[in-house]
This record gives sequence, C-alpha cells and structure tokens, in this order.
Amino acid sequence: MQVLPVITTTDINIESFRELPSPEELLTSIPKTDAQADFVTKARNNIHRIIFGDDPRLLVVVGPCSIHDLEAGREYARRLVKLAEELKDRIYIVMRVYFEKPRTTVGWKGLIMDPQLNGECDIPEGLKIARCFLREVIDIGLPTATELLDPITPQYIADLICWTAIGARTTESQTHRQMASGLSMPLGFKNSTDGSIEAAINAIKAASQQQTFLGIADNGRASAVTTKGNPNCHLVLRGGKSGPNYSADQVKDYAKQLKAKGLIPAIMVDCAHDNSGKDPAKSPAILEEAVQQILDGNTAMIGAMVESNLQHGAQKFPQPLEELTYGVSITDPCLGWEDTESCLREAYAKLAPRFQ
Ligand SMILES: O=C[C@H](O)[C@H](O)COP(=O)(O)O
Ligand SMILES: C=C(OP(=O)(O)O)C(=O)O
Repeated sequence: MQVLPVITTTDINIESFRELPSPEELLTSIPKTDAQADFVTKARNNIHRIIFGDDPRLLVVVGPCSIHDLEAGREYARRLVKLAEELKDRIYIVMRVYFEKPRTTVGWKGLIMDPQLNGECDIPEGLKIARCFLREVIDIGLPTATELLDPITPQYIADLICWTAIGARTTESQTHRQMASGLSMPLGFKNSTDGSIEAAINAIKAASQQQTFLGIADNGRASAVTTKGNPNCHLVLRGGKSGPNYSADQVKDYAKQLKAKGLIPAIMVDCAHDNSGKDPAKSPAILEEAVQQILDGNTAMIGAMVESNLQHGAQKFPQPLEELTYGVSITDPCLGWEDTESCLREAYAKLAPRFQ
C-alpha cells in the first residue's frame, strides 16, 4: 500500500501556543476582597446614575494613555485620589488604567500583551500584573477605567473595572459589541477613526440586546456565551479624520440621533485623540467647552476623558528601558499633572451654577 505524505494544512503560520491559567485560577490566586467588590459595585452605580441623568456630576475619565511603569502609575493614582476627593461634589473622577492598546499598524500593545516591554509578550504575567494593579488602584480609592480590546481579557480582570471603553478601531466589530453586551460595567463606544458616529450608535443598540457568541468560561473552556444585554452603554466623541466633533451643534445633533433610535442620549467628550489632534495642550479648552455645554443646558453631555500623566507629552518607544524618562507616556502624548489639576479645578469652579 502506498503511504501518502502527511500534508499539513493548519498552524502553518503559528509559531507557538502558550497556555494561560483559567480565569478561575487567576481569580483564586489574586482574589478580590469584599471591600474591593463593594467599591466596584458602588462606582459602577454612580456612573450609571450619571449616564441616566440621576446624578448631576461630571464624569471624568482621566489618566495615562497606557500604564507602562507601575511605580509611576501608583504615584499618579496617589495624586489623583486627593484631587478626586477635593472635587467630588461636582466631578466624579475615574482613573484611566489602560493595559491594552489598539495600534493603527504596529507598536507596543500594552502591559497585558507585553509586560516586560521587550517583545517577549509574556501574557500570563501581564494578566497577573493587571489584576494586581487594578486592586491597588481600588485600594487607593479610585474607580478604574480601561479599554477592553481582546475578547478573552475580561474574564480575567473585568471584576475590578468600573467603566470601559470600546475603542474607535473596534466599535464596528461584532465581536466587541457582543462582548460589551455581556459586560457588567457601564461602557462607552467611541466614534470611528473617520469621525462618523453611525458605527457607535449601532454598537450601543447591538450591545444593549441579548447576544450569543464564542467566549471562554471561568474554567477556561471555550464556550457559547449568552448575554442579557448591557443597558449602560453611551457614546464617546473622540473626533476623526475631518477634525473634532464636540461642538455644541454636533453634540445636540448626535443626542437627537441617539434618542431617535430609542437610546439614552448620553455623550462623553474625549479631550484627546482627534479632538485635540493629539496635542494635549488643547485638552483643557475642550474640557471647558464640555462644561460650557452643560451650563447651556445640554443634558446629553455627561462627561469628559483626559489623557494625563505625571509629565507632559510622550517619549519614543521602543528605546532602551533604562533610558525611559519617569512619568512620561510611551503611547499618546498626555497632559502633565499640574495642567491636569488646574483644568479639573477650573471645570469644578465653572460647574458651580449647576449645583446652586
Ligand atoms: O490612544 C492610543 C492611540 O491613539 C491608539 O492606541 C493608536 O495608536 P497608534 O496610532 O500610535 O498605533
Ligand atoms: C485608543 C484610544 O482611543 P481611540 O480608540 O479613540 O483611538 C484610547 O483612548 O486609548
């Protein structure tokens, strides 16, 4: 009998597989306390109330474009919690604790994907670091915000997250809309990179519905997951190729479009990305405009996002790790700490009439 050669038709482009712990194993080895769970629940509820107009405070999601240095992240959180306490009666502050970065082409994809910043991509270690750091931020006293990019990640960290973004590059993806429909926290869909909001509006609609999709269960088994739908989704305006999209007329128009589709007219303005042309010096004026729209009676405006770090700007990456400057972003340029403090204090002062 002639023996036919074995012809391989799969894994031709795969170099290796590396097993992850199951979500259950990671959650057991890095558990959350009842106090942390209670904090997350209360923070999500506060955000829910702001989205639905039951809490007049401005929701501000502020912090580094990405966390790459845990010590700098801790120092940032320790500073931010003091400011959050000072402003808490008019502004509800949530810290950006971003571990997954979507890239336009290629680049460092965040601390979960590459925790050693050296291309080794030790994802099991990245997931551990992310969980531990989220717990630290909660213990410091700050609600946590992130972008969820890989649909397997939430099972490992979402119990410690209070608000999530689905980014401009993934809002149109069915996978991400399905994932969002099962997430437990309030969530903002960003408009597309071309500036259009249709995909984000469709995403909010899709994520509010029941969905069945392929995911993983707590024991790590690939599973068909059926969701209930996430009622706490809103729009985030981040500008686009044709420029900013946060003017009073645009916000009113988008709120009208949301209402026409039976969705909550709740809109957050991203003071970075294509709204600022990635110039963080422009972020304070965008924040001020968002506050002005609230004072002018636009009830759809619920919040703002600010990319901020200990130091202003960004540094080139990759470069030798020992040459990185402390407190400077290695992804998008950020507003420095002093300017962050002063623009949030100004927003607080300007919001006074709303609370009289
Ligand atoms: O906020 C982060 C970036 O804008 C996003 O991750 C894309 O980055 P890139 O265009 O540098 O790849
Ligand atoms: C990647 C981000 O934003 P966008 O999806 O708007 O580009 C971000 O906020 O980090």
